[in-house]
Amino acid sequence: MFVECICIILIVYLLYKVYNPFDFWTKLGVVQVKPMPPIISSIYGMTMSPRDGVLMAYNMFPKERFFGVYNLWRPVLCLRDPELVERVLINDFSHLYNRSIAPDAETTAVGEQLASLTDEKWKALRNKLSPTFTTGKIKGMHEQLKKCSESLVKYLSKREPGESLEFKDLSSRVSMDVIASVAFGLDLDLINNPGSEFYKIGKLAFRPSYVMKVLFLLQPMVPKSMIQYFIDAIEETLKYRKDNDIQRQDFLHLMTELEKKDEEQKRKGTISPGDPGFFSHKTLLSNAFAFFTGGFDTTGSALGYLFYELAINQDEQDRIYEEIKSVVSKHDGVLTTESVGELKLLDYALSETLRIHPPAVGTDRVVTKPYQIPGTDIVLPVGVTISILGYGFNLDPQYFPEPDKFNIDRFNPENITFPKGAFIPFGDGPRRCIAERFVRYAIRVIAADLLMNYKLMVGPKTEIPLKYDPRSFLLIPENGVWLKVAKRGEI
Ligand code: HEM
Repeated sequence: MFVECICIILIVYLLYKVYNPFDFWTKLGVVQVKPMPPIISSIYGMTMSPRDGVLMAYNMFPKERFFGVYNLWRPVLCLRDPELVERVLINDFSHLYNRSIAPDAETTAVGEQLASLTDEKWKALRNKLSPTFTTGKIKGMHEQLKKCSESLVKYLSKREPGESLEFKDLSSRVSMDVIASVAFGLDLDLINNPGSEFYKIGKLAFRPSYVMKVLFLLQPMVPKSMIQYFIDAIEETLKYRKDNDIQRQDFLHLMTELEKKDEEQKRKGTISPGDPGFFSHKTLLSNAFAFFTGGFDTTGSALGYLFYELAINQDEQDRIYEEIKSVVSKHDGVLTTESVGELKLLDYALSETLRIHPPAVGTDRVVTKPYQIPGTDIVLPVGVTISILGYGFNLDPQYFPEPDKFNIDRFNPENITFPKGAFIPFGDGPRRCIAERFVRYAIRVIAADLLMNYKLMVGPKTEIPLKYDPRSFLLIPENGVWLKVAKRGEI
């Protein structure tokens, strides 16, 4: 009887949702896209690549600053005005604290992740974790990053001349090496150990799938077995470090210090585990796990796309190579922390790559205090999601003339003409990607090391233009990034 009752309630609820009049936006006076037929169209949207999905939405109302859509039955406001984006992400942040994706912190072993926490808990944790990503701390990880880049160079040195290599996979491996090293304290060398269990499990969690993509619309999920695998890896590392009195300058160490400090304060009675900012062991596990899941595929894709663009834009690659040579020669032939900071053209190239191929095509915020849309008398109630179609701006000729052209000089500060809100591959405001500085630094180290030693080239299997995988939320190349390399000095 109980099961029957649940089924009836569920059916009534779904029927209500399916036949809900979808007039939330018209009642508020906002132009809207009414899904036809209801719900199915949301799922149909899921079958498109993130690029096609964003561009379709972005180009629906070219004259509007914003418009309403429905994600399944939930009303979502889409912004297409960079000034409004800045208001939402920065100036009016106090009305728009949270993001829409929030796994249940109580029931998930790794639920206390910065990216999904809300309100005061998020604020307190962000304050605690931000110092982990300062320039000084990142520079302290330089040698670990160098080790990862050297693995990639070593791997390339063993390949046959002219061999076609899949650089999305190589970039994911090296990125996972980087994250495993700085977040988990593990030296995996996944480039030269392709059969590693760590890589297989990490890849499995991000294997593109339509089913997962649609289910994710309802509730974000990560397989429990995967969570347990990583928790075990972190616990083992922590135990090994404690038993052997090892200290490494990485995120894990910095988070261990935060945990110790709060345990100490708990003993003194100055903080209690119920306080929003209490840094527990669960907080440590959650965020080590989150750095891994949030970091490796995004960074791997960005690196793979950078290599792709440099291979098809040889003139830009040559300019960057000359810059690397000249900067490194000033530092006795060594890629030091100072020299990484001087690789300006490489950083512009990374920005231009993220403009054309942003791994995360947008972000969102949830209204946490009634919010009057600037310049209107429309007030959004608490709970409404505001979606920012960042990728739409990136490809809009109004902001980036000849948007498909790879032109690194757009990001030379002297040439920048686009409004700030039109380029947000890492989001913006107090809730922007906490790791942007780290990512930019790590990618420069890996790319500079590779480019000093090898020239990237288009090969017979290079797909131009690249196709994106429709089964993924992230912008990932459907058929990989196939390139050739030639050893510098032998070209
Ligand atoms: C190319 C690589 C990456 C890209 C493009 C990227 C992009 C983003 C974006 C768009 C957001 C949302 C920002 C917003 O809503 O304003 C975000 C948030 C976040 N990212 Fe990244 N990310 C990258 C790499 C990483 C890495 C390597 C880590 C960890 C080591 C990381 C950790 C986070 C965290 C923790 C948040 C949530 C911040 C918060 O809610 O306070 N990301 N990222």
